[in-house]
Amino acid sequence: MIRFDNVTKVYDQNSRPALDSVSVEIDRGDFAFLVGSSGSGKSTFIRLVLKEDRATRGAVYVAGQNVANIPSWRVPKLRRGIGVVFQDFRLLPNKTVASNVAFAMQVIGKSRAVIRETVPEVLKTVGLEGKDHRMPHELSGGEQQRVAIARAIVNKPGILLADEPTGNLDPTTSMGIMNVLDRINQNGTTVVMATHDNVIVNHMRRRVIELQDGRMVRDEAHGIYVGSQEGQPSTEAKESAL
Ligand SMILES: Nc1ncnc2c1ncn2[C@@H]1O[C@H](COP(=O)(O)OP(=O)(O)OP(=O)(O)O)[C@@H](O)[C@H]1O
Repeated sequence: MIRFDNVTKVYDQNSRPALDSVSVEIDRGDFAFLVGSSGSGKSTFIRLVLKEDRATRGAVYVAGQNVANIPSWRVPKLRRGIGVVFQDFRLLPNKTVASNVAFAMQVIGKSRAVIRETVPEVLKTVGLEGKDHRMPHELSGGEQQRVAIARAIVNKPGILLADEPTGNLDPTTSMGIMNVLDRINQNGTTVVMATHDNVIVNHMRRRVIELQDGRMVRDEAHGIYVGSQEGQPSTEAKESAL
């Protein structure tokens, strides 16, 4: 589903590469954590999958296609197949929950009938039934992230990329978000989640791909992560919430 073939990304010739000769393959239906401390290259990895940036050397394949060969007019189609969730939710503040999700369908030309049918279904999937008419500011952080996830999956992408999706959330709320991502993965979506939250990684026991200064240093099927925890709630606080 996603393949990196000796991928190096250099932003600045005078500093070390953000990604350094990374080769990895993530299959359809996988759930992979991309871990590593700040600056290790996680967001760069995600940007290359989305073709928001180009590899300096090597090749990135998404759904069998080398993204370097996708012409710019076809990049929106590539991105339609990939849902993305960020740490800071990025909801439209003056639209209701339902409208935030519906908007993602409107922009790709889905009919009103399909939108009316699909939005409540997807809100149920993320555990937000009955909150359709709330505004983002009337929701908790965890609920806002659920809206962002609903919006990311409403067009049924094959891949869901989540960049620190629990970074702004408390431990209990984070576990709720992990349950949602797990359910989405069980429905067949490939999930790649960048995080430096070792409590979550160690609780989930899924695949762990670890980056260190841009190099891939570990790839384990049911891995753990013993990493630095800059900016994270304490391990004890998180563990007591599990
Ligand atoms: N647009 C850019 N221009 C120059 N350097 C960049 C750019 N984006 C990232 N970098 C550098 O590339 C390296 C990897 O950054 P990246 O954002 O991929 O790391 P990260 O693991 O996602 O970090 P964080 O957990 O803090 O988000 C860092 O040294 C960073 O300073």
